[in-house]
Amino acid sequence: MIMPTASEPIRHHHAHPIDFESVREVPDSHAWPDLHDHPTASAQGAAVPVIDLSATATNVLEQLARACESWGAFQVTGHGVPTGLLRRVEAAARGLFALPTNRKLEAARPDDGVSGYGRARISCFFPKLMWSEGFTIAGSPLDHARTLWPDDDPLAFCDVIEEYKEEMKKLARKLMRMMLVSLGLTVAEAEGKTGWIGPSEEAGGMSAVLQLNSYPVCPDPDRAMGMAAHTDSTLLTLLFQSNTSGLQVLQVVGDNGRDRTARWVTVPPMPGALIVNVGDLFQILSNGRYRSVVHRAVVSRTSHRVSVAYMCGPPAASKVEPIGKLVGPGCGPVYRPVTWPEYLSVKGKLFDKALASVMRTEVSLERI
Ligand SMILES: C=C1C[C@]23C[C@@]1(O)CC[C@H]2[C@@]12CCC[C@@](C)(C(=O)O1)[C@H]2[C@@H]3C(=O)O
Ligand SMILES: O=C(O)CCC(=O)C(=O)O
Ligand SMILES: [Fe+2]
Repeated sequence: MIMPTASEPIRHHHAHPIDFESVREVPDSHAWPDLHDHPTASAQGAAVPVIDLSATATNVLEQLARACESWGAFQVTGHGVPTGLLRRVEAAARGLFALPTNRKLEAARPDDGVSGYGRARISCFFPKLMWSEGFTIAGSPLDHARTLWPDDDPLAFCDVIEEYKEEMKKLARKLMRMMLVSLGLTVAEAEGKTGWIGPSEEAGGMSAVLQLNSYPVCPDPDRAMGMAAHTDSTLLTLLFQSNTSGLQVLQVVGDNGRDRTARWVTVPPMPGALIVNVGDLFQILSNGRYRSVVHRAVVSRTSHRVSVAYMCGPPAASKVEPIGKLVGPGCGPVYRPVTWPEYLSVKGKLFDKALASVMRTEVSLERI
């Protein structure tokens, strides 16, 4: 794997994105030498679990616990989000990325901002550029939409984004509750402990950022990287990858100290399913019991893939810390309290060392 150089973020000199549509080969700026750092699992191997949330009679909570403990990711069906809305949000994302580059650059994310068009934030930790474009929406999409579609009705885009965010919010609250209960909390404890997912949203509810990703077709997918390996700095991420494969999660096979081996496992697209990733903040909340999943996206020679990630976190002012009931007598709280903005700032400096840096004591790095 190309190792990020956490201490010195790289300033890429290519201010303008390459024209992915017209290039016939992968330029040196985008050629990754080591895409095959770990083997890719065969189709017959173990797969990321699929959990039907509507199957209330079955042991959904046990399935969730197993999926979170052994993978940090799972697919959900029976989630109640209408298929038509998934289609519409995909079309909205495709419409946005199909705009001319100069129009998209007018909506570029400012250096000090969160929202807008550009390459993934983590780009600066890697010497090579990724084969993707992103659009980040924090708060209302209206200003972006007015810039992107000055001659058309911006509300067409905004309506679908707002509707999608509402549905995702409901689902994220439900999943948060179920995952906390799967860790041994009562429903009342799950709702009360943090105050973010209770029946009323008095404590501010959860906050979220919507990330649209576009992975154009690539003439040499074995040398290009769609989205480099990372964990999400969220509590949970709900990802829609439509019907195009690309997402891979890192499965750690042997976890006995130095013999740790890992492989990339492709998450196959399933019609109507959503993928749930455990994020870094859930790892903190659960005192390390559910660990955030390392994942990446690879690209294809034939399909232009888009994905939509609902990146869900606590309200900005809330401290996230290990839940008391999950802190055993033999093991104190592993992490110190952090707010989401504090953690994002640490992640922006230390990338894959961020979780280690918010540990309370010098616990062995093997634990994270
Ligand atoms: C809330 C956030 C998570 C994120 C950084 C951000 O401030 C806004 C963009 C998010 C995103 C989306 C694509 C992948 C990712 C790693 C990135 O580069 O930007 C995530 C960030 C994250 O989870 O750390
Ligand atoms: O496109 C994908 O499948 C992954 C995207 C992702 O990891 C992200 O947006 O954080
Ligand atoms: Fe991610």
